[in-house]
Amino acid sequence: MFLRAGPAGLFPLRHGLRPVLVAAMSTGTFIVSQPLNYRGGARVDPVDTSGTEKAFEPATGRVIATFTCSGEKEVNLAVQDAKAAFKIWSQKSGMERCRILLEAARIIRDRKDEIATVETINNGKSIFEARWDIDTSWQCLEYYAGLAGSMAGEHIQLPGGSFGYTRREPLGVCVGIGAWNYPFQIACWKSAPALACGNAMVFKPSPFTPVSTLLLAEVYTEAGVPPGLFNVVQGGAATGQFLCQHRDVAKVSFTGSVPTGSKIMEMSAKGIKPVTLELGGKSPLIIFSDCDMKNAVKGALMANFLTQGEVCCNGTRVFVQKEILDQFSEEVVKQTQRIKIGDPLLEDTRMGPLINRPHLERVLGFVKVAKEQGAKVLCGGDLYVPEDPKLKDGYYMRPCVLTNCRDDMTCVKEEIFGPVMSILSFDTEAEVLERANDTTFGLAAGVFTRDIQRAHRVVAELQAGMCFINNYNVSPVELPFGGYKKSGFGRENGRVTIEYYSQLKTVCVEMGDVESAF
Ligand SMILES: NC(=O)c1ccc[n+]([C@@H]2O[C@H](COP(=O)([O-])OP(=O)(O)OC[C@H]3O[C@@H](n4cnc5c(N)ncnc54)[C@H](O)[C@@H]3O)[C@@H](O)[C@H]2O)c1
Ligand SMILES: C[N+](C)(C)CCCC=O
Repeated sequence: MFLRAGPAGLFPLRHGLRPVLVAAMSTGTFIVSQPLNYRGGARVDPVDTSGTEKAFEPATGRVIATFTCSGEKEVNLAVQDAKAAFKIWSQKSGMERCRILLEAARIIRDRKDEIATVETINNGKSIFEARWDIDTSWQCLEYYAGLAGSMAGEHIQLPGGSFGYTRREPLGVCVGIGAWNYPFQIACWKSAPALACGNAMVFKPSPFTPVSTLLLAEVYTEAGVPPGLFNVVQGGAATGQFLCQHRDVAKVSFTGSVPTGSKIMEMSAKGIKPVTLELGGKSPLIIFSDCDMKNAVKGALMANFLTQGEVCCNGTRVFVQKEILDQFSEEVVKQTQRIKIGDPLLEDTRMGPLINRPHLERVLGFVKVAKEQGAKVLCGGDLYVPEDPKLKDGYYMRPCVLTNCRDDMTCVKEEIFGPVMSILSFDTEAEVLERANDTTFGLAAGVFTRDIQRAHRVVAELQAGMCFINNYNVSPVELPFGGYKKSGFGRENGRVTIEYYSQLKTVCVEMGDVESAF
């Protein structure tokens, strides 16, 4: 990748220069001029096109890359290369794969600041948060490296000395399609278990955030994977469709919205391909009156304002027990107003710009409708223009807390995917459970209470794949993550994900004579 840092010219990104470059990467200076596709172990320009796209720096509204979306021929080449690499990679022992993935994890850890900086520039999230994302990324590679070495089948005894055994085998070429809110992390959460199981992967990032996945591709190459094992094709829906419909693709793992997830499932159904769908949410966060108030307030902010609220599992329906409604709301507003908004590369910024102008307007539109439907804005919900002139065309808004909300309001029913928290009050446990589950989504849920029996009783009833007790939006790689209902199926992270990237072969061995019916 080449970076242009102001008048200083072009800086090639090489190992020895990295510290200088990280320092040089300030908001308003980054330009990508190298190809954004990756195939056969190198960056390449696609051989054909299904259009062009521009990627932006949300902090300033500048274009940082103009790139070609891959057409069918390029997708074919990427899958073909992945197929060739699969032949080599799938023959390696689990321990060999483990060593290479551990090396990749080490490189990411060493390059954490550089990768986080690129993520911040292209996504808009604060550098403080982007570093967390990169930590959860290398930890994911490390975790699946460990599992690669211990993957095994079963030995089953049968009568007369006969026996059976199972082999856990890879699927082949897997496709990963990502959303724009956690670009690098999503690519790691998909590729690490896929590669650990012996698969190859062709990954398509969101056209809004094409840049950081290339760094992952380079890391894998540097760590020693065969060329072609992890390829990147850029593009939007058309490119995604070529991938999903490709006859040599064995599996699709998708992160994105429910409507696109439904299309992916339809295409995969035609080819009888397994899919993992990580989709949207409108998750409940339940605050009981016996909670630790300080932690509950911190939890509510974690549940709503990470990555400018553009988080699938956010607990945006905050149900607060009546007795503490006023105290909780007051404290949440106080803390929300303290969130420092601005240049996401500054160390003390905690909220950067939203992903793009149309999305910002869409989120502000939700606030407008909420007010029209009777919600009261306790704070924020309006445009924010930072003082720094270079940020004047960025996509900033003030984080919003709404109260007086009802279950039938648009802001309570629909995924906003922005920094908008809706506070609802409740009386009893039974009532709040019914209301919390009254949604077609089921990605996450949270409960704050000091009553440990109630906490477990409540989470047992919540219809959500990821439940938090007395915390929210933490993501240890050891824990499986994924949805119920329209939030999708399949899991990422945790041991169980091995099952979504491998298949079981059963071998039945006869030690005696054939007992024939004929
Ligand atoms: N559950 C999770 O883990 C998770 C994580 C992040 C985001 N999300 C969800 O993602 C959504 C926001 O992301 P988004 O706006 O990028 O979603 P999106 O569905 O618009 O796009 C996601 C990806 O799908 C691609 N795509 C679009 N149409 C396609 C098609 N017809 N065939 C194949 N690929 C296609 C896009 O180019 C992009 O790469 C939100 O709903 C959010 O909740 C879920
Ligand atoms: C890391 N988080 C905060 C759990 C987000 C996971 C991905 C959802 O958008």
